[in-house]
Amino acid sequence: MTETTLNSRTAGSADGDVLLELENLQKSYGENRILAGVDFSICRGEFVCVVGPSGSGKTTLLRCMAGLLDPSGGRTVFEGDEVLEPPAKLAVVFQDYSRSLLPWMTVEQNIELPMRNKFPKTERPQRIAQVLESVGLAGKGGLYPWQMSGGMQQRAAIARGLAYQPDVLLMDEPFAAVDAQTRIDLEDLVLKVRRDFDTTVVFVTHDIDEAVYLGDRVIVLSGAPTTVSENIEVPLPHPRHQVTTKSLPEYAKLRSRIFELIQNAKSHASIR
Ligand SMILES: Nc1ncnc2c1ncn2[C@@H]1O[C@H](COP(=O)(O)OP(=O)(O)OP(=O)(O)O)[C@@H](O)[C@H]1O
Repeated sequence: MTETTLNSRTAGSADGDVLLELENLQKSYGENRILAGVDFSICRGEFVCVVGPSGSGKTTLLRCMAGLLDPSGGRTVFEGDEVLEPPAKLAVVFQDYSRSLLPWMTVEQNIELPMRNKFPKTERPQRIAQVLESVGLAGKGGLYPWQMSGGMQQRAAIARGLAYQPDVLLMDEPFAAVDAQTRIDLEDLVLKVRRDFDTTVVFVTHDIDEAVYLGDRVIVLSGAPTTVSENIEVPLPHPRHQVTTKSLPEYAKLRSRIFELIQNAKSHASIR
């Protein structure tokens, strides 16, 4: 274990309030065993990135955590309760923004939809304006999704996730479908939003740079059948900056370590 790593069972639980805990989480599709027993915990306020080789089951893991998919074994515990269906205080932002917003509703209406059961009608406009402002879409709430760029639609999807004040935001490769410049803007946006709303974030990505830049911690998955390969603390200072943070020697060290782990996982997967 290097100085930047912690045991996967204890990282995130040493000095904080555990919000989400995966206990020996397993998932198979028929005979195809994808998750072979994944264990980790996430503390309130943390920003945790999950990386792993393609096909290691990152999306599967996130869907099990969100209660959108039943695990084959083990469990996820969220705020003390086993996740058996999508919890009300958990929001998910998916990669495919074009399908996550309802095209016949304006951005404001899309954002209001999940708020209906939680906030009285009179409180909603102020809250919607606040989240739109935070994601850089102030004044754009009257637009329909199809009138906006991909980056704007993903901002709207993030705003919708935030609007009903979830305790945790799960994001599944949310920037994979946007161009490189928009992706950089959205990475900084998500760090800002996390500061503005003090939200716990679990962020799945295949991009090592993105994981190190965003995360307080990076969980590296092995290849399928998947377990946690390493749980790596990211002690880089905040606020992060696309140029200065990425120029730090510690950034390069973390990046190389994760790259090496993923290469190892890929080579083991290919000879299995
Ligand atoms: N509904 C399903 N039915 C059967 N197999 C599935 C299903 N969903 C995913 N799989 C398989 O499970 C494995 C893991 O898929 P998953 O999408 O979770 O991995 P991933 O790490 O997110 O992949 P990528 O990085 O390529 O997006 C893949 O081999 C995939 O084909």
